[in-house]
Amino acid sequence: MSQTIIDTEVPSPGQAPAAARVGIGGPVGSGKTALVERLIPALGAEGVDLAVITNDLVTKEDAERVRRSGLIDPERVLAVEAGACPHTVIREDPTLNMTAADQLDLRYAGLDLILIESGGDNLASTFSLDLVDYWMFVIDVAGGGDIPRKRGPGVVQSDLLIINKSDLAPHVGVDLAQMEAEARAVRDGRPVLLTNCRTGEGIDAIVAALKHDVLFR
Ligand SMILES: Nc1nc2c(ncn2[C@@H]2O[C@H](COP(=O)(O)OP(=O)(O)OP(=O)(O)O)[C@@H](O)[C@H]2O)c(=O)[nH]1
Repeated sequence: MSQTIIDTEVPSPGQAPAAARVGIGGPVGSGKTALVERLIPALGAEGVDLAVITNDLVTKEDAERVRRSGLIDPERVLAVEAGACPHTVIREDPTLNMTAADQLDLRYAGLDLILIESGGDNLASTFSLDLVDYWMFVIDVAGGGDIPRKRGPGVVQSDLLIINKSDLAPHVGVDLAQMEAEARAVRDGRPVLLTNCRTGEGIDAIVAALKHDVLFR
């Protein structure tokens, strides 16, 4: 399968100041796109000039979803089709994503932040630090309260671990406090935040972390 960027402007890397690049990874269906949809207005309200790159296997479904959301100028959303395991284009060879981010830097002077959503993957996915300055990993309670104990590289190494779908804990028999404690135990002090992307609960804390740790505001 081929790897393509949907939008085909030819960038000239290095000509524009680079916005901070933040990766969002995690298993299939954990709520990565829902998180992006929450972060766009929340970061916008803080005056953060934003663009988004989505990664899908062989479609541009997530990009179309974000473009249609009405939350952001659709031109600010680029799609990368991985055509392979999602981690390939965020870790082994992130060239397509780097090129897409360079395009956005060139198009939008004053861009502060580019969110790069990975395609749904497994607990082992990580981002290349050639691509991102900071990366978040999204797991969800419906995937099982034992996920942190499995110590996947995404859970352990990400700059920020997000445990999403906190609202579902009572429905799936997960002890949320224990899941959070076990996540903290395997992360050697790196932060863990709980979210409910259905309601927006917990999003403010992510925005605060991004402002402090990435934008230095
Ligand atoms: N109850 C509940 N549902 C959620 C929450 N966040 C996301 N969802 C739902 O979970 C499903 C998957 O969410 P997505 O945002 O599409 O997940 P994703 O990680 O982007 O999925 P892929 O891109 O396919 O890997 C959707 O039906 C969302 O509405 C949450 O906090 N609580």
